[in-house]
Amino acid sequence: MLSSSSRAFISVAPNSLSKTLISSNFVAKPRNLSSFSRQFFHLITLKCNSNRNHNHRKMASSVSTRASAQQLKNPDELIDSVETFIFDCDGVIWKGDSLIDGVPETLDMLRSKGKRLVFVTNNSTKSRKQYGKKFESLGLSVNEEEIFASSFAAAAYLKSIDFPKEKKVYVIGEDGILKELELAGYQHIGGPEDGDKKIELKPGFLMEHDESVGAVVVGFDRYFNYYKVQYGTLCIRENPGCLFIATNRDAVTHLTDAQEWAGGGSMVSALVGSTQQEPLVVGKPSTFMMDYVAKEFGISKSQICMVGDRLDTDILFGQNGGCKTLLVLSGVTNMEMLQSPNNSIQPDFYTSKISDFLSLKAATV
Ligand SMILES: O=C(O)COP(=O)(O)O
Repeated sequence: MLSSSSRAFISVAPNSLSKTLISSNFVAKPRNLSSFSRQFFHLITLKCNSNRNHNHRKMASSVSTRASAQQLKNPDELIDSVETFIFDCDGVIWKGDSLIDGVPETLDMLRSKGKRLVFVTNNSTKSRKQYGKKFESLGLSVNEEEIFASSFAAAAYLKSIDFPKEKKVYVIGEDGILKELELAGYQHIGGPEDGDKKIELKPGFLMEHDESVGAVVVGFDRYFNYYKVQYGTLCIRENPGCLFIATNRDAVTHLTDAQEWAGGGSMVSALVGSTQQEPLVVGKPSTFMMDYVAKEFGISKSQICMVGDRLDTDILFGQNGGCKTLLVLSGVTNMEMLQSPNNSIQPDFYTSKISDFLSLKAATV
């Protein structure tokens, strides 16, 4: 049985293609597709990934098919078994604007062993360039090309489906998304400047919206308001074929290291509520960024270890990509959550923080 949102996507697809894709369970990528069909294939694949995540969460109380995570005891064995480490940022490298202990030395050690390091974040408030500056301000030397943020993923996704340049993107989110859309050559409206807008209601008032908006991108937004919800809702519901793209659905984020703050998932859920549609998620755990990284650097996914602090984004992202996975307890997940009978997402290994790579090494010498 298809969800109402799946039906909404299928209604924009050519009938024969939709039947093929649905009956083949979306496993194989059809060849020789027209640009429109390719776009639909991408939609349905990402949709499928985001549904899988949703189902995964729903099934979290059912029997786990994976062995329980093992505590990391011999980091060298893990380090030697892969050529690339993908690090999540918030909760692994930093918390808010505070660097987590031992990170610079750990990254230096991995680089000295010839490991490729890639940094992936679901936080869309900054562009790759802006994240480059954040790494620098924390004393970490990381190239822009090694950083993959969900703001970049939103623009890269639109490029991958040949999203028409004459269409506009309505943004509910911050500067990072706007910057990445500009770099990709897309016109955008909305963003922080709609943060001050209020709706003056009077009888018969009808809010106008731009009919050339072909995609609504929703990410973490500290300037979120009712105007934006209504504007995005009108575009998705009334502009034929308008895409609903979420950079991420994280429940919480670290605006500061002192507490957990409502994350990008809260803004996305407002639009899910009003449109009754599920978004295409381009951030973790969707495989879009993983596929992009693997292709960009020509890496085999079995040669990657994904390191993250969140089970339903980072660890699932690694597992969806067929990578090794390491959970660190320096962010939003604690031992109780990992071992809870309600959690079915088990990484290969867990440890308290990434600098355990150094201290455990010292202990085993
Ligand atoms: O801040 C967020 O929402 C998530 O950020 P992360 O992917 O770097 O953990």
